[in-house]
Amino acid sequence: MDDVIELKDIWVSYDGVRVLESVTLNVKDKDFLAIIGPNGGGKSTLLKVILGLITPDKGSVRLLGGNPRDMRKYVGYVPQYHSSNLDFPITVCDVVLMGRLSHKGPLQRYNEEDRKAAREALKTVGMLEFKDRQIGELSGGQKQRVFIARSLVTKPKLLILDEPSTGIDSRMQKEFYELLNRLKSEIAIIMVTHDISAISVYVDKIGCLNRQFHYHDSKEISPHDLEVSYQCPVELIAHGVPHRVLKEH
Ligand SMILES: Nc1ncnc2c1ncn2[C@@H]1O[C@H](COP(=O)(O)OP(=O)(O)OP(=O)(O)O)[C@@H](O)[C@H]1O
Repeated sequence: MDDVIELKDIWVSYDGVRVLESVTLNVKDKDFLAIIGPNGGGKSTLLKVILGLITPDKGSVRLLGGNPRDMRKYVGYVPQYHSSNLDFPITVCDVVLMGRLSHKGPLQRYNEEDRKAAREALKTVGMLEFKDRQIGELSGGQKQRVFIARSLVTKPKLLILDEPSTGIDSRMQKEFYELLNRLKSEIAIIMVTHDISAISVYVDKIGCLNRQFHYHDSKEISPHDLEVSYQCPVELIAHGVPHRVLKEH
């Protein structure tokens, strides 16, 4: 079977400034990879390359064995959580149904198959009983589950999450990571995150991106690894445990 993602020797520059340098990355079915790195380290650019939204200056990209532009409809994407976008009245079920739009023709209405898929996705994330609630009434963690349901409603083969735990309190974060842990038995997951404290518990592989990409071999990651090996400065919390990658270089 083809790898879910195969990036070979990817180089990207914006206006002559290099942002990705010789990035090689393989993600296989059912991998759960966390990508960490400082702000401006190139994480969003890497996601855009994977989804075919940017053509690299050099290197090859294959997504699900094909061209990323053709295959990105089989990828579920959960963007960064912005609570301010949720002030308009819309039900949980309608939010999830919106995930079906990419697979429908223009002006096609939702049918029973769409609604069944939405109910199944809500069930998977444990939110079916909230299907008729207004999205704005939910907690941050519940909303994030609904956004995952929206990304799962087309039964993708890869789920990409961009800083998914932002805006979720620590109790809900645990449940949220446990949900991802269950999903990874069926699907490959890539998660961009600054939350170092959670990743050693839940993910299989850690990749550190600061223009160059390095896999970190073990699940444990120390401040020394981050600062010296990968040039990712960290903010320390009590007892020397690294908590978040700093926002600045
Ligand atoms: N369209 C663009 N044109 C010019 N420069 C860009 C563009 N997009 C990103 N950059 C620059 O490329 C670098 C990498 O940006 P990118 O958004 O990929 O980093 P990131 O790791 O996702 O950062 P963050 O953690 O802040 O989201 C940054 O210096 C950014 O300013």
